[in-house]
Amino acid sequence: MRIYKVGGAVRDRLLGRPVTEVDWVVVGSSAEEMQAKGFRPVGADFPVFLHPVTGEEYALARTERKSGRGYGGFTFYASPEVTLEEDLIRRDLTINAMAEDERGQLIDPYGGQADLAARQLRHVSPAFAEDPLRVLRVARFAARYAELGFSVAPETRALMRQLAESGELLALTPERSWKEIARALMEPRPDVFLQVLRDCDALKELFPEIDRLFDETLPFEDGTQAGKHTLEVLHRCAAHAQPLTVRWACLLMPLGQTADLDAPSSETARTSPIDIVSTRYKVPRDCQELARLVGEFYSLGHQAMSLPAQTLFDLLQHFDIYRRPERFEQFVACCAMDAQSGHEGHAYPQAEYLRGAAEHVRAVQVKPLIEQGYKGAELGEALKRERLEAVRQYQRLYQDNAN
Ligand SMILES: Nc1ccn([C@@H]2O[C@H](COP(=O)(O)OP(=O)(O)OP(=O)(O)O)[C@@H](O)[C@H]2O)c(=O)n1
Repeated sequence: MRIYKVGGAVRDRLLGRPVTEVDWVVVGSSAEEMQAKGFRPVGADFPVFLHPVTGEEYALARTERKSGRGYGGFTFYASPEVTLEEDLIRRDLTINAMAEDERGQLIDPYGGQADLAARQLRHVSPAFAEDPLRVLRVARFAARYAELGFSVAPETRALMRQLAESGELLALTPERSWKEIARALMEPRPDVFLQVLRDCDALKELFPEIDRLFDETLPFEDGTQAGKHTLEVLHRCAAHAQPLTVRWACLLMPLGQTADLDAPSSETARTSPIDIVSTRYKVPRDCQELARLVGEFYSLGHQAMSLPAQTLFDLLQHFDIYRRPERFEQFVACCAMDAQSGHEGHAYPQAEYLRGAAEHVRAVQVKPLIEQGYKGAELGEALKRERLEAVRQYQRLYQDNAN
């Protein structure tokens, strides 16, 4: 058997970037031989094994045939006769289809090095179409390497468009799509991810709600276009190292509709476009929750300084700032990312104001109320009154400082 280093590790070493994960391909071996050598199989019908010591992935060289729609529709053909070149040709991009042998010798049958130099994300062969997830992968690589000058090759964009138009993106499992989306949002240029998807008409398949924003104008005096603004907000999120929850909420923010703070719960929110998108990709709870709250309340965040005490208090209560301080902080971050995008250098005093209000309200102690004899529901009511009073006091202090 012969073992080669493949994929991202080879690409990133040539790019001079840190290598975090190494994948290997094994030629001339079989599942039986791998197991006899102590490698652990990853899945029942998947020719991938984990190294007994390093835990790195070793895949038998394989060719792939498509037998149906979606990921479940793959069959793999792995056999000792499959050559390295046959394995590499079915990979997504030329820059990912290079291998390195034990002596560090590069094997590059499909022009990966030339495309690294030309800064091109180019598919290797028509086998690209075997896995529609690659449309998202290419957009993700574009988001990662945009700052190095990479772009999608025109013929690859055309193939991505064909895949988007075929409707196959909708057959991907939510889990696979979300994994790519989440990784792409965490890249240095998440805005490029969206832009690449839009350029090949995949955005309207994956996120029709976001795609429509590119036809809408925001109610800003300068006629800012909603889609373009969203791209700027995402770029800013990356520049400010915001977490995934914030980036996801910022992406969906323009789909929000201001909610009524008096409403008993977010009943209506469940059918809002924000929730529909979060549900489509089965996004983790913290992302879904923040996106919903941000969509409902960001306009109140922008108006923080002119909110009546009761409204500001209700907002803090709604966010449960006592038990979920980080979630409120992320809400404030979303508001700031939104307001400052396209207005470079503008201050956003609302952020400090909201943080200060939350801190002031959190400082209200329950102990003195208990000492005064309050208990049960009455204690709850008394605590609320004290907290509302703390908001009023905070507002007076703020006004006094401003004058
Ligand atoms: N849908 C896919 C997934 C993976 N690959 C191939 O498998 C390799 C390893 O995949 P993965 O670990 O997902 O990506 P990396 O290229 O290592 O990139 P990353 O740095 O994002 O992990 C890729 O380089 C590519 O050759 C592919 O062709 N098509």
